[in-house]
Amino acid sequence: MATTGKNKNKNKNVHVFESEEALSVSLAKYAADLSENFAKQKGSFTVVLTGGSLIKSLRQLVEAPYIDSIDWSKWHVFWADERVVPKNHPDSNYLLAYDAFLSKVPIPSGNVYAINDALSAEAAADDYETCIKHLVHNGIISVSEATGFPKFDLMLLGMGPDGHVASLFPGHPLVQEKKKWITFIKESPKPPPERITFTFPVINSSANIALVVAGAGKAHPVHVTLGNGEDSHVLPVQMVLPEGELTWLLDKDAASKL
Ligand SMILES: O=C1O[C@H](COP(=O)(O)O)[C@@H](O)[C@H](O)[C@H]1O
Repeated sequence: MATTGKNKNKNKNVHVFESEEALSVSLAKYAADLSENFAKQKGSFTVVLTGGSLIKSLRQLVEAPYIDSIDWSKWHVFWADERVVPKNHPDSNYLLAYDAFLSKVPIPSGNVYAINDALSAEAAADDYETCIKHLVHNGIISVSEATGFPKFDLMLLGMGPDGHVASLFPGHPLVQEKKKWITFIKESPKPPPERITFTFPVINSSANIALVVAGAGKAHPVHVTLGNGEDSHVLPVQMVLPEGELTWLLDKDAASKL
């Protein structure tokens, strides 16, 4: 049974589950409900993934009833961050998602927007931004009336034990980027060093963000963001403040300091 609550700002929901398995079940229902609503409303559903442990938590989406009930043809899949490595490299966020999720569902291959792994970090970021601009122009991706940045229907974000989201790390100047949609980092504190990442203006223009966090190793940044914990940095996860709904899905270990 989940503990549920509205937290501080009115668009923020916090759900705490007894186990990561229960979190995974709830995440599947949450994503399936949004998929149905957006597919009805606008004929497409734009979903942004990250890498890391989030992908394992998507496992219930590829099981009954969701595998059969979701209209996967409406899904368009993006990455909030990607490591600049070949798509078949074990560090690739694309490969992780492909093996555990994308290879198991009938999303049209043309609707899966991986980065161009033949380019440098800088060129791959520009290329991905151009790809997203094209899809905004075609009406697949909405635009925020408030910010003019792309407005994804659902962004599924993991969080590192240091409070990083996507490839936006504590104390790094990229967290302050205000103009670019996509940027790059060549000295990521977490390997591999070269990555591309969505910027906060894009992340925070989302219609829905789920922060999916499990494990005691993540209790500190959760405490800082949702409780009264402190850190020497403003953590990137604290800067996730979308114009739409923010939903935290936590297991009880991640929530243990709240
Ligand atoms: O390096 C990354 O780390 C974060 C968090 O990963 P986790 O394994 O601690 O859940 C992930 O969200 C990001 O996409 C990835 O590139």
